[in-house]
Order: sequence, then structure tokens, then C-alpha cells
Amino acid sequence: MSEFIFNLQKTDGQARRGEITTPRGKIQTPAFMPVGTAGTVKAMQTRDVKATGADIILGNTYHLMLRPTAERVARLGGLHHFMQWDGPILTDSGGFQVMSLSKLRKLTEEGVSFQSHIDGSRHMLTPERSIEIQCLLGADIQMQLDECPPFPITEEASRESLELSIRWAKRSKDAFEKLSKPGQALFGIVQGSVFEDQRKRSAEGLMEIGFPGYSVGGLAVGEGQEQMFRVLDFTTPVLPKDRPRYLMGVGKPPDLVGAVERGIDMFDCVMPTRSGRHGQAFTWDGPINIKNAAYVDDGTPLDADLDCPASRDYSKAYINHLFRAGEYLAATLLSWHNLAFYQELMARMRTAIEEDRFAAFAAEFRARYSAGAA
Ligand SMILES: CCOC(=O)Nc1nc2cc3nc(NC)[nH]c3cc2c(=O)[nH]1
Repeated sequence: MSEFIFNLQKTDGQARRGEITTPRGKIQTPAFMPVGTAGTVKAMQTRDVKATGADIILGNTYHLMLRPTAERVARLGGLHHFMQWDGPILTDSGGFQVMSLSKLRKLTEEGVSFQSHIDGSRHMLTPERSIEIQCLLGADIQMQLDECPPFPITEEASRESLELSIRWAKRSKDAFEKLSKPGQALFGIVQGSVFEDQRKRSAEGLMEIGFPGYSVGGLAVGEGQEQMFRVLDFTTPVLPKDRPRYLMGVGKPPDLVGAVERGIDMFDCVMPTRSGRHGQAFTWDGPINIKNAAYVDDGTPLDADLDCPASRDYSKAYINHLFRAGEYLAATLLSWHNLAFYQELMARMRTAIEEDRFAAFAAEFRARYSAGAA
């Protein structure tokens, strides 16, 4: 069946337990999406990413359009075949990464022109071209081209930016309706920085156009957890209850718990993989740095209860050794463990919502994690 369906199964306060059905498989929500920037979840094989419990991964339009190009990926059978991931893939629109990675950027009503950070070649990303790229890649969930404003930003500049993103949302949807396949979905992206009236205006503008899902953009850009939660407190309640809400670029484990508590269903973040490559391991007692001398003789695993070889079978001393020796396997083992930890956290939140005990779960998680026994 080629349909995109969100089934809201249970709520517990603002927290929501649901299931998204796509032509390429189901997504249990709240869901964490590992980031597969250039067609790979770095240092991981897709079968191991799947085994950690991930239902869906994220691909980046900006990176793939520059290298190997969306047209080449399409000629080679699309991103799913190219990277051997048969589950759903969500792609971003590229806007955020153009603004954070490329050189010589020029933003106009038409779109964003920029120079590739790889070879300096010039490119133009418009709402239409972004959708064309995401369709060439074969993404199951696609994003409108938006402008993610910097933080802080003046109210006036923020309002101009969100109005542009609403106009781009309409153009993205028009292009999507021409180019997409049945069952694929396009999400709108709510902007408005930290201003309540602007977040409402952005949400209303997008709901008028109509999308099967809504992302909350413009956060995790340096505003801090308190401001992020404050924005969620007044943004998620205005969004449709029967559509998924996706918080982009978030976050650390306590961010995920607090955002689920505030009605978010989907997340993506480089945190588990990027910090894993640099030696940070997440545990229920807070993060640790495995390179620390304290672990040189520690024969215990990172987490014996996690059904993941990197968490259960290798000692901290071994992984400490791999980092000190500069071994490639170091990056793989910690990325693998961190992804398994994130998926276990999501699974425990889903169960807590099902059993009407999310508030107690969140309190227990925060008490132990911040106690930082590790
Ligand atoms: C992931 C889909 O993103 C888009 O297409 N636009 C977009 N991406 C963002 C990515 C972000 N990452 C962070 N922090 C690490 N904050 C982000 C915001 C956006 C955004 O507003 N808009």
C-alpha cells in the first residue's frame, strides 16, 4: 500500500505514542533518526544501524547534491539502493546546511545561491530544485526549503524570515505535487525564532497550505534548553494533533526527554555518532569520555543490558585502547553503542507513554542522568 499514515495511539500529558506507516515500513514514535549525511551513518554498516532499532535515517540534500549529485544517485537506483538501507529515509531540504557549510551565499526570494565547500562550484537551491533533488534521491519524507534564522535575531528580521519560509513552503508543496510518488510525504517547517506570536503565525500559515507533518525549525541554534522548551511549550499545542511533529537537530538525551514531554514525535541529531567518534559514550548516569585514564583497566562493558555488541561485549578498557591507538574501530564501536543507547531511550519513552507513567519515567531518568555517577 503506498500511503503515508500517522496513527496517534496514546497520549500521556503532552507526550504521544504513535506509528507512521510509509511504503517502506513503519516508524514507531517517538522516534530518533540517525543522521546519514553523505549516504552513510558515519562508521556504521546499515545492517547494524537497523539492529540498534532505528526505523528511519536522515540523508542530507546539501551533501548529496554536491557529491555524488542527485542525478547520479538516481541513475544508480536511488539512495535506498545506493546505501543499502531498505527502510524509510527522511531528507532535509539543504537550506540549513547551505547556510552553515557553504561559501559566498546569496539569499533572495528565488532561493539560495552558493559555492560548494568541496570544489567551489556555484549552485542554486530553490524550493523547486530542493524537491527535485529529494525526489531524485527517492526520500520517503521530504522537507520544504526554509530559512533557519540565526539566534539571536531581531523580531523584525525573524518575521521577514518566517514569511519567506511560508512562501517557500507553498512553492515546495507545488513542486512536490508534480514530482513526488504516492506514499511520499512533504513536511512544512515552523519558524519564528523565540517569539510566541511569530511561531503561531508560522504554524497557521503552514496549516493553511496543509502538510502531513510539521517540523519545528529554528531551534538547537544556541538558544539553550530553557528557551527551546519555552518555544515548544507554545508551539506544539497549535499544531494538529493527528500529524507528526519533528524537532530538527535535537539533541542530548535530556533534550529528547523534555521535548517528548512537550509533544514532539521525531528527532534527528549528529550527537550520538559525532560525539561517539570523539570518545563520548552516553550512559544512564550521564556521558563519559572513554579516553579518560579511569577506563584503562576497566574490564566492564559500557552497558551489559543493551542488546548491542559494542555496549555489551567489549570492555571500556578495550575501547579506551582503540582510541589511544587511533584505531578506526574506535569510532565504529562508540557510534554503535551511542545509537543503541538513543534507541533504547526512545523505546523506554514509548513504553512509559503506553503505560501512563511518562512523568515518572522522565523524573527518574533526569535524576539518575544528572547525578552523573559515571
Ligand atoms: C532536517 C531538515 O532540515 C531542513 O530542511 N531545514 C532545517 N534544518 C534545520 C536543522 C537544524 N539543526 C539544528 N541544530 C543542530 N537546528 C536546526 C534547524 C533547522 C531548521 O530550522 N531548518
